[in-house]
Amino acid sequence: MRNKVYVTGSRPDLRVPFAEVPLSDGSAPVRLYDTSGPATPSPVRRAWIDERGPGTNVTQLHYARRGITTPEMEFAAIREGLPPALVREEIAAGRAILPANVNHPESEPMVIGSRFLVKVNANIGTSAVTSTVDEEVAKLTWATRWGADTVMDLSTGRRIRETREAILRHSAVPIGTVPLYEALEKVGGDPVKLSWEVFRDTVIEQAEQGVDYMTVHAGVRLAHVPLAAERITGIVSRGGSIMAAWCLAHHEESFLYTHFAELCEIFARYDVSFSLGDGLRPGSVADANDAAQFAELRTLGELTSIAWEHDVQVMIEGPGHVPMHKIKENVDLQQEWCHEAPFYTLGPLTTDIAPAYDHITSAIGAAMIAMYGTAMLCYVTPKEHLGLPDRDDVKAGVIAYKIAAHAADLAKGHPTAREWDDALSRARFEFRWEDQFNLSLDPETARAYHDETLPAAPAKTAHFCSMCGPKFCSMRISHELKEYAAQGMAAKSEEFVASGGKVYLPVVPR
Ligand SMILES: C[C@H]1O[C@@H](n2cnc3c(N)ncnc32)[C@H](O)[C@@H]1O
Ligand SMILES: Cc1ncc(COP(=O)(O)O)c(N)n1
Ligand code: MET
Ligand code: SF4
Ligand SMILES: [Zn+2]
Repeated sequence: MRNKVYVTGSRPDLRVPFAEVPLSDGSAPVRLYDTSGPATPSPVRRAWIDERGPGTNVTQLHYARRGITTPEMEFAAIREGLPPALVREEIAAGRAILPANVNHPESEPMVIGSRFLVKVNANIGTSAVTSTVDEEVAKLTWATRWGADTVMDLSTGRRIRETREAILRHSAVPIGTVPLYEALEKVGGDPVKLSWEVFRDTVIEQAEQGVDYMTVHAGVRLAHVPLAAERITGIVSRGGSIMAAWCLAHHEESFLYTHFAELCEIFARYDVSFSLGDGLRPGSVADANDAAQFAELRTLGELTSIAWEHDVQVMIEGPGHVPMHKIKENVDLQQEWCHEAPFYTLGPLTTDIAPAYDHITSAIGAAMIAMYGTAMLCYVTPKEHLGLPDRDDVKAGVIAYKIAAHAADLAKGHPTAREWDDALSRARFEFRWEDQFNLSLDPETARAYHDETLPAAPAKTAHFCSMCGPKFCSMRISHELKEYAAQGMAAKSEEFVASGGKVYLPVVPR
C-alpha cells in the first residue's frame, strides 16, 4: 500500500509528490521518491515557464549561473531532501543537469548528478518489426510506475512522430530521444543520404514537441572510425554506426561535429539537454576501454566545453560491455576529460555469456559504476540482444536498475537513502509481514511469494516463514536472546554456573 502525498514548496503551485508507506507499528510512514505521475499529467511547469517569458536562452544552466533558483530547482531539491542552493550550484558547475524543455510542461522536475540520488532511465519505443503507439504509452506508464526517472523514446520505423507526441503528453518524467533515428527514416534509411539540414530540422521538430534531452553522436569523428576496425563486435551503437557509415562514404568530418555550435544555439532556445552519445562504446568485454572508445570520450570532453559556452546542459553517455576490473577507469577518465559533467551509462554488462539475463549481467556493472559516481543508469532488459522488450521485460529491467541505483546511493551515503532499508529491516525483524511487503520495491511479488507456501491470514503475523519453519527461525531465536539479555545476563550466568551448565538458553515464556 502506497499513499500519494504532496509536499508544498515556497509557492502553492510547487507541489512535490511522494509515495508514503504507512506502517502498522505506529511509527512514522516512510516517504519514497515517486515518479509515477498521473496517467494524464497536468502542466505543472506552465506558470513557471510563462513567468520567465520567451528568450534565446532559457536553460536551467543559464539561470543557475546567474544565481537564480528556479521553481524547477526547488522542486528537484525537495524530492532529494537537499537544499535548493545545492541543486543550483551543482547545475551551475555543470556537475548536474535538470532536463526540462520549455515545451514539456507536464514534466515533474528532477536533477541528474553525482551528488544526487542515482537515476534510472528506461528505453522504450517501436521498431520496424513490432509494437504500436498504445503499447509504447503503456510501457511508459509501466516503467515510471516501477520507478523509471526518465524514459527514452527510441522508436524507429513508422509513426515515430505520433509515438513521441503520445509519450510526451502522457509523461511526468523527462523524455529523451535520438533524433538521428528519425532523420534516417526521413532519408529512406540510407545513412549516406543524411545531411546536416535534415538532422537540424528533425531536432527542431522534436524540440518543439518538448523532448527534454537528445542523444547526439558528435564524438564519432572520421579519424576515429578505423580505430574500431579490429574489434570483435565492431560498432554496436546504432547512432555510432550510422555516423561512421556517413563519414566513410563521404570521406568527410561528421556534420554533427562540424555544426555542433549551431546545434547548441537550438538547444539553448528550448532548454534541450545534450546526452553526448557513445557511438564507439564497446559491445563486448574484449573491446572495453580500447583506443576507439577513449578517443571518442576525449572528443565528448571538448564538445562539453562548447555546449557550456552556450549555457547548454550536458551529460555524457558511457558503455556498454565492460568487465568489472575495467569499470572504475571509465568513470575516472570521464570525470577528468569531461570536466565532471554527469555520466550516463548503459549498464555496463560485466560479461557477454548470458543473453536472456542481461538485466543481471548489467545491473552488476551498473551498481559498481554508480558507486564510482555515475549519475544515471540506462537500463538493460532480459531481451537485450534478442528482441524488442515487452511490458514484463520493462518491469524486470527497471527493478534490476532500481536495485543497482539504490545500492549505490547507500554506498555513497546519500542522506535519505538508509531510512528505507532500516524501516524494512525493522519490519522484517519484528515479523510485521504486511509492512515488509508494503516497503518492498515490488510489493505484489513479495506478497505473492509469501502466499505460495503460507497463504493463511495468521501466517502474516507468524514468527517464521517456510524457509526455516518455527523451530529454526533465527530471527525468532534472536528475539529470545534479546529477552534473555533484558532479564539480566549476570543473573543468568550465575544460574548457568550453579546448574553445572544444564541451564543453557532457557526458553523464555512468550
Ligand atoms: C542503446 C540501447 O537502447 C536499446 N534500445 C534500442 N531501441 C529500443 C527500443 N525501441 N525499445 C527499448 N530499448 C531499445 C538497445 O537495446 C540498447 O541497449
Ligand atoms: C546510455 C545510452 N547510450 C546510448 C544510447 C543510444 O543508443 P545508440 O548509441 O545505440 O544509438 C542510449 N539511448 N543510452
Ligand atoms: N547491446 C548493444 C550495446 O551494448 C546495443 C544493442 S545492439 C545495437 O551497446
Ligand atoms: S542484433 Fe539486434 S540488437 Fe543487435 S544491433 Fe542488430 S538488431 Fe540491434
Ligand atoms: Zn550489447
